[in-house]
Amino acid sequence: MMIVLSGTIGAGKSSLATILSKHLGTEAFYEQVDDNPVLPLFYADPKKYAFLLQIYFLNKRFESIKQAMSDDNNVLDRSIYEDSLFFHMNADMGRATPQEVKVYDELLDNMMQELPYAAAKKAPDLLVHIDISYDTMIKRIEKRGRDYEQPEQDPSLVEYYHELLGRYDGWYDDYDYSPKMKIDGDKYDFVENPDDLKIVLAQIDNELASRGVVEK
Ligand SMILES: Nc1ncnc2c1ncn2[C@@H]1O[C@H](COP(=O)(O)OP(=O)(O)O)[C@@H](O)[C@H]1O
Ligand SMILES: Nc1nc2c(ncn2[C@H]2C[C@H](O)[C@@H](COP(=O)(O)O)O2)c(=O)[nH]1
Repeated sequence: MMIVLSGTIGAGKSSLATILSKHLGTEAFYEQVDDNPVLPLFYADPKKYAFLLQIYFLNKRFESIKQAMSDDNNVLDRSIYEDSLFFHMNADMGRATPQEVKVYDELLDNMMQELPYAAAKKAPDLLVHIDISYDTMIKRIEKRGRDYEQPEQDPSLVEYYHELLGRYDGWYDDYDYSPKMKIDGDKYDFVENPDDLKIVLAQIDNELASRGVVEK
């Protein structure tokens, strides 16, 4: 069983991936952020590093999917399907040239055709999207405390985060690679509140059961 999580920065993907993998007895695969050498460079100079960062992320995501596919029961804390959302948003904000967009789109298309589960005619069993409001997003970014992500240090991030969050609704609606469900990340504090956690896990269990998804 392969479950992928999605959601904006600070939505709770890594936290839920940890909890969910323990609950399901599967392995969690995380987006390695803190050892990402390009991410701080991007936040310091988005125009210069948007394309390099996206190629870095795409490569790392592809690597983690191949690792995840080596064992069939796992949870990925971000889907590769969001890669394009981030890059096209940065391109629309003038941080990538039309040539870079063309090269990126062609590379992504080739890689998506080679995804192990695409080759095995197998998409993720379920996408779990964590929905949060802008205020919650900022609170979580502050709570997690990565300095380069803080709007206080870079006010241009207010517009960036609003734009990013705004694109996720359409992204989720258009997502059709697998069954999908939403978790209300504002309503349920599945990190600090055990009762909320029980509700969220029951929602996911019910969705998996309703689709006949069982651990292989
Ligand atoms: N549902 C939640 N309720 C309260 N705090 C949360 C929730 N989800 C995540 N957090 C906290 O918000 C921060 C970001 O969570 P994280 O799992 O790293 O998000 P993401 O992986 O989506 O960026 C962490 O400090 C985490 O403890
Ligand atoms: N430009 C891009 N930035 C990305 C991408 N994926 C993640 N990120 C950034 C956003 C955060 O600063 C950090 C970690 O993301 P979380 O959602 O785990 O908080 O990395 C991307 O594809 N492009």
